[in-house]
Amino acid sequence: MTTLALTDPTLLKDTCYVAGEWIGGAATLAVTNPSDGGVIGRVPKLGAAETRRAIEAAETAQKLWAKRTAKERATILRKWFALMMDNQEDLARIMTAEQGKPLAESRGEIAYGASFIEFFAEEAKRIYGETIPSPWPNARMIVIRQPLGVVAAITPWNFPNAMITRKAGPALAAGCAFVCKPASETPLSALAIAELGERAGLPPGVFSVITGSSREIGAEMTANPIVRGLTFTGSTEVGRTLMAQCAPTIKKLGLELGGNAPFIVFDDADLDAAVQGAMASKYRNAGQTCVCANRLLVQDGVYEAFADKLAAAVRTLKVGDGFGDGVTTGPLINEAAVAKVEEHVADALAKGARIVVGGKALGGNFYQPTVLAGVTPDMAVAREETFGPVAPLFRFKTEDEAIAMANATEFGLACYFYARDIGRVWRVAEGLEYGMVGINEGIISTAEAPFGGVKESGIGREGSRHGVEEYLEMKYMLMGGLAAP
Ligand SMILES: NC(=O)C1=CN([C@@H]2O[C@H](COP(=O)(O)OP(=O)(O)OC[C@H]3O[C@@H](n4cnc5c(N)ncnc54)[C@H](OP(=O)(O)O)[C@@H]3O)[C@@H](O)[C@H]2O)C=CC1
Ligand SMILES: O=C(O)CCCC(=O)O
Repeated sequence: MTTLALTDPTLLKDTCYVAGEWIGGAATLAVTNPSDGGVIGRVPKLGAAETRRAIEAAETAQKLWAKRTAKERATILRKWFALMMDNQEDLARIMTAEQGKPLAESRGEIAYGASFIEFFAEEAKRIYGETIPSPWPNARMIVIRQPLGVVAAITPWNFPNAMITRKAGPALAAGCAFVCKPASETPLSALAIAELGERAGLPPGVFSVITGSSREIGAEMTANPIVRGLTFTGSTEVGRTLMAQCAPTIKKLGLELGGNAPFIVFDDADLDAAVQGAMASKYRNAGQTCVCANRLLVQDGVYEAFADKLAAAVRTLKVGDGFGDGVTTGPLINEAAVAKVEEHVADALAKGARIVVGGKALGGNFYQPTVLAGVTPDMAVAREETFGPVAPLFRFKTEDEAIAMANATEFGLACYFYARDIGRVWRVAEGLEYGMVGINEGIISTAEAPFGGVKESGIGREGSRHGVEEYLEMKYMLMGGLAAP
């Protein structure tokens, strides 16, 4: 059993928060530490009946929550934000234990996750309507925005806090109620968030967290007509299934799915800055983010120099348990993740790539930070999300070729490029078919920006003033009969 040494041990839950009550279940799921397989805790294995209960309670609670003033909702959200920051260290320790990322990254994610609650607490007060110049002299046209209603969320293990708050913040600010199923690998972070939400004063039923069978919970969330919106972050494959399951009840969908981010280095780039950006984009969370550089496209003239500099930086990374001093790269989430990385590397080597640095599994769920050179578009790393610490370097000659290579994927989430020629910067930024472009930057995410993708990377945007729109319906009102008697 891994001991967490929390300042507030009551943040470590073994029950779910459903309809304002902490409930257990007959069966449980073990939560393990990906670093050493040690059991950190157990959570209930709940299913359709408990999900229905959470949804029905949310329906009742939502109506009262929406009637509160925006300022009242904002005050509770701000308190929730403050509690997350007050408990940052404990939340970070829980996250590192169940997810594996280095403690410094976990602390960063808690601050990042909390920032969505803060941002949308402020945004709650700015959900404006509009008036429209009427084509009729005796009528006036008004649009108001009202909450969507009950929203269900299914979230992934790679950002166990922020992928919940980025959805819950705007949903609750808008006046929706929220039922969340976190990933089975990382439920403890989600339940700790629920504990703090309860302490902040979220009314019973407004925010529920339910753990257990993803198929059963997902089936109820998608089939239940009370649920008016489904928001999901995870693989494109599961997103597609959920979208189909939502079709009969025509739910509003928010989907943050897979990516295949190109990271392009042009010959006029500041190579040291490009290496710094690539390190942040590629190796954060051991390469397990949907916005990670997945393909590094490097122009012919700077290919060798960039490869050498990147390899030198990669050699400074320290792999180990996320609680270890100076560790920069934790374990991958599970054995299947390691197997996928091994397959991608083996496929690339078999087709002619070479290892510049790394390239080996280290036992357990650990994999060496790796750079591959001589990578070509026929290799699996070109088409699929590796979701691990492997940087494959492709070579290109012209700007048009780089744009074509970058766009040759069904995904369109994030992309990055390094260049200094201002004309090139505009041509390339406009030519890339992606929802987000990092120009001379490797990290682009923040609560103030609209996060989301095009093509098979998803639907909708999270964060920014646009994020709250996902949880609102427009109501057009025509007020007639204004002629003087
Ligand atoms: N866009 C992103 O941020 C992410 C992308 N991925 C990509 O997906 C790959 C696989 O990762 P994986 O963890 O399997 O991602 P999944 O898409 O399978 O899991 C994400 C969430 O969906 C849930 N889920 C899975 N199947 C269903 C279902 N049939 N109905 C309802 N909910 C479901 C999971 O629950 P449970 O954990 O209980 O199974 C989890 O909460 C990664 O290698 C990566 O390429 C993965 C995670 C995040
Ligand atoms: O991988 C994800 O699903 C989200 C990426 C984290 C972020 O930058 O917000």
